[in-house]
Amino acid sequence: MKLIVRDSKQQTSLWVAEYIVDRINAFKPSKDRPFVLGLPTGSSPELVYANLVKSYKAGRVSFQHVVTFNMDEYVGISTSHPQSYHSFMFKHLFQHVDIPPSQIHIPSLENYQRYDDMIAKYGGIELFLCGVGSDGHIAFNEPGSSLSSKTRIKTLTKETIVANARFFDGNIEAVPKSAVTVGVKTVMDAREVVLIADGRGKAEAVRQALEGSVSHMWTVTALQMHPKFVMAVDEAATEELRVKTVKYFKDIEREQGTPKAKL
Ligand SMILES: N[C@@H]1[C@@H](O)[C@H](O)[C@@H](COP(=O)(O)O)O[C@@H]1O
Repeated sequence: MKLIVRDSKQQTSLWVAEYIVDRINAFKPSKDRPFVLGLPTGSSPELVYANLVKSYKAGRVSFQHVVTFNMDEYVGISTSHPQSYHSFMFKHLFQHVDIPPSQIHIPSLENYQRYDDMIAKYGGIELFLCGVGSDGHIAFNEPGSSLSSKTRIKTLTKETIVANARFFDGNIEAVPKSAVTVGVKTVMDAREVVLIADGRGKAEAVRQALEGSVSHMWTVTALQMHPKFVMAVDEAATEELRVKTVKYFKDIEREQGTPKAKL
């Protein structure tokens, strides 16, 4: 595991976007060998997407040969609903870049049983970008989710519903009660996982991810078992970590250099 700490959400997001651009370019994707990218929604990746769009517009990256698999979607609202993850992705990324629509995948009630097979058909996910919930969930793998889970339907916890009400004008009743989500294993199967977290609200989840024991109560902790896991956080998200832990990872970055897009 690598931990990248930057002063602000802006800088953390910029680092993650640059890393993804480098990875895509280093991979030299082609029609027959596309770069397969797993993607999240939420406030955490918003600025990453804004930076990716900027890089695309500056001609520094193309999504022509990128295939995407989103990690989750609500059940019970239409894809055209402004708060669907479908709408989110088009608004923040897809409509601004050159990705062919046929290369975009978002889980749904129609495809979720085939979703892991669809990923496998592309040879697996090269890089899975993730956020994390304040209760340590990745995608919608709420506390108690199997760490071997694959794509399926999940009932959302009260905590997630309350947290996500901010996207529904604060109306808890309007938040869908279930979602289709990739499993913990789906994320673990990616060749690389990059997680972005910012703010004090994520500090306990970040602590669990780094210092906690692997537990299905904090599904993010499964990533401790991943051979190539980078966590990019701002200073505020490190507030629950031991000073020693932060120093340890900062020393590693100083000595070994910032992770590069090596293949
Ligand atoms: N299913 C999503 C997760 O994929 C996301 O990582 C998490 C954090 O969201 P945010 O980045 O808005 O804090 O919330 C949701 O529940």
